[in-house]
Amino acid sequence: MVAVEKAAVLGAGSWGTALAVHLARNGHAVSLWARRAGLAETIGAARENVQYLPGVKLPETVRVSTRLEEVLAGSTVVVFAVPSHAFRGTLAAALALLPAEAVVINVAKGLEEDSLQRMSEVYLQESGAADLARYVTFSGPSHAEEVGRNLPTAVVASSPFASAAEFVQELFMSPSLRVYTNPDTVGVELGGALKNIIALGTGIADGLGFGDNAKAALMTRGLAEITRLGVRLGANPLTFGGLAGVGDLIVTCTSRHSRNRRAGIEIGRGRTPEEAQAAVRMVVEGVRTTRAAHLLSRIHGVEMPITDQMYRVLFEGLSPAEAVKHLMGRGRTREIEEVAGFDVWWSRKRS
Ligand SMILES: NC(=O)c1ccc[n+]([C@@H]2O[C@H](COP(=O)([O-])OP(=O)(O)OC[C@H]3O[C@@H](n4cnc5c(N)ncnc54)[C@H](O)[C@@H]3O)[C@@H](O)[C@H]2O)c1
Ligand SMILES: O=P(O)(O)OC[C@H](O)CO
Repeated sequence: MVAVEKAAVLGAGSWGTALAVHLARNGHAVSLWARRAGLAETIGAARENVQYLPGVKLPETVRVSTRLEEVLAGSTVVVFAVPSHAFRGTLAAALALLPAEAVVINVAKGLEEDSLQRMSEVYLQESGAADLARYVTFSGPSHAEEVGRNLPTAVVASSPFASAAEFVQELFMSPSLRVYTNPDTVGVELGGALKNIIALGTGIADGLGFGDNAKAALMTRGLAEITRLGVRLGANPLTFGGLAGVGDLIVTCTSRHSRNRRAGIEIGRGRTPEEAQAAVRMVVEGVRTTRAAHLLSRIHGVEMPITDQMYRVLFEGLSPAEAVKHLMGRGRTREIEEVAGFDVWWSRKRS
């Protein structure tokens, strides 16, 4: 096990709480930062985050605080577990307090709505760091509700710097949590962010009363458009066949725990996107990411039909039934040659 004096986890939602518990079970002292005093007090008193992760007790070695300076003091590992729209602000507040040797681990899955940046790009811009030597993306199919209960899970620690990814692999590995490394941070970040758009879509399909065929079609064609944009932005297409790609897509599109899927179900049943997000009562990352991905697809000339329709449903008032008509009524096309730049590879091979 790696020696870590103290780990900090910023964000006491469901994932931050589950990861704080997991690190404590792995033998580390953990400080968990909650933004709201009321939440910190109730977690501290009950030794359980009843609002975000009911049924999971916090080990004694997890301390909860709203004081960032206290949480970060002496922490050589800092896990950012706030939603992606809050990462820049939380990082800015933390930067002056971060010990120089601290490794930053980000678990947020989203694209920044205004800048269209991935989280590692936000980190580089905000911190002024020259590279990602001290930054690791942690992603993959991992619902907090299951990690909190020690149910078997496999995830990815990603950094172009092998030593950073391996450090985080070692830190989190346990008999119930298996961690793989992957140097393709662009692909890992995009897989984690873009699957949420498709989960909203499969939720809508469920809410409309469609069956497994529709879900499989959305997931498969969703993966095709995620891969297309990913490759255009520099990702390795193989990453999308891994845990941070198809793995996370499967879990998010099928799980009862999925917030994005649950929001989609509500929209499919006739609620507005705002009502659906309020009903879920936890962060629904896919909404902001749909706007960002839609714009990215336009900027880079990448065809993303499901993302387009999700954008129209979420931001232009299109009904889910109309969106389905548009998707099913698209012109005829081929399957294989659309995928991921393989058409380029294939035509070179043939010539
Ligand atoms: N929940 C999961 O199973 C899971 C798994 C993997 C990754 N993630 C990712 O982890 C991130 C956090 O998700 P979550 O499920 O824990 O969310 P959540 O809704 O359970 O909790 C979010 C937490 O962030 C806090 N928060 C909201 N806005 C904030 C702000 N502006 N500044 C600081 N704190 C703020 C909230 O008060 C809450 O404590 C997301 O990016 C999500 O995609 C979640
Ligand atoms: O499934 P969601 O929408 O709750 O997202 C949580 C995680 O990204 C699952 O890996």
